[in-house]
Amino acid sequence: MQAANLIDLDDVVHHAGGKPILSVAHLSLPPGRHGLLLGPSGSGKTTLLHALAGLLVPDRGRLSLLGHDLRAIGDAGRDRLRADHVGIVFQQLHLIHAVSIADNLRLARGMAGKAPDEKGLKALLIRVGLADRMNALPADLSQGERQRVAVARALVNQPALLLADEPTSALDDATCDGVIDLLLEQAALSGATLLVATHDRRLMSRLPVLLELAKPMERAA
Ligand SMILES: Nc1ncnc2c1ncn2[C@@H]1O[C@H](COP(=O)(O)OP(=O)(O)OP(=O)(O)O)[C@@H](O)[C@H]1O
Repeated sequence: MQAANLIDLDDVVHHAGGKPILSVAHLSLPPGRHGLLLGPSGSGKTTLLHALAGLLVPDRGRLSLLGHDLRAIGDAGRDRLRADHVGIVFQQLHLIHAVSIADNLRLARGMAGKAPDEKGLKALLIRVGLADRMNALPADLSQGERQRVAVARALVNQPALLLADEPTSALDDATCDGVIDLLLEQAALSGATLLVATHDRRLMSRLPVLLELAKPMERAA
């Protein structure tokens, strides 16, 4: 039997402020095949990542994650699926600045209802090169180090799907390569499939599956 796609979308449309902000006819990602969600600014990439993570329900269409219909399973089902199977590196990182980087990871585990795992947490921080900074506050780290914390935090619950929103667009070529190397390496070590949303076309050669989004108005024209 063929494995279900990790992600499947059909005829998904979402509106905000009275206008369409996301329109996808069809899009899918098989498990284990890293994807690049490419689209111009304003094409709905962040909106789509949020929908895949179950953080919003689009107005119309079918979205499935790991064979689960995200609309049908309700709020509690989406929260459970996200906690168990999705890690997100947000564009603005959204670290909790009042607590240490280790506590940022501990909180992500606790909020997913998972038992503490100090050994796993230490191993993750070693993997991203921050074991010696685990008691530092996010404000004491460089932006690149904070991004490493955000990647570690996204992986702390061993997700099947790792989402990253615009992780490279403001970076020079060498730093951009380093960030994608980090995401690919950490996704591989965690057994996660990576989906990067970006308008940064430099990433086209780095991820095997290309998923393209057009601006909803352009698609309709
Ligand atoms: N709550 C909202 N109310 C009104 N408009 C919104 C809302 N959320 C998003 N939008 C608009 O919807 C469009 C798509 O937003 P989104 O952030 O998903 O795009 P994006 O492709 O990720 O853009 P970028 O590459 O600039 O981050 C944008 O024009 C944005 O201004």
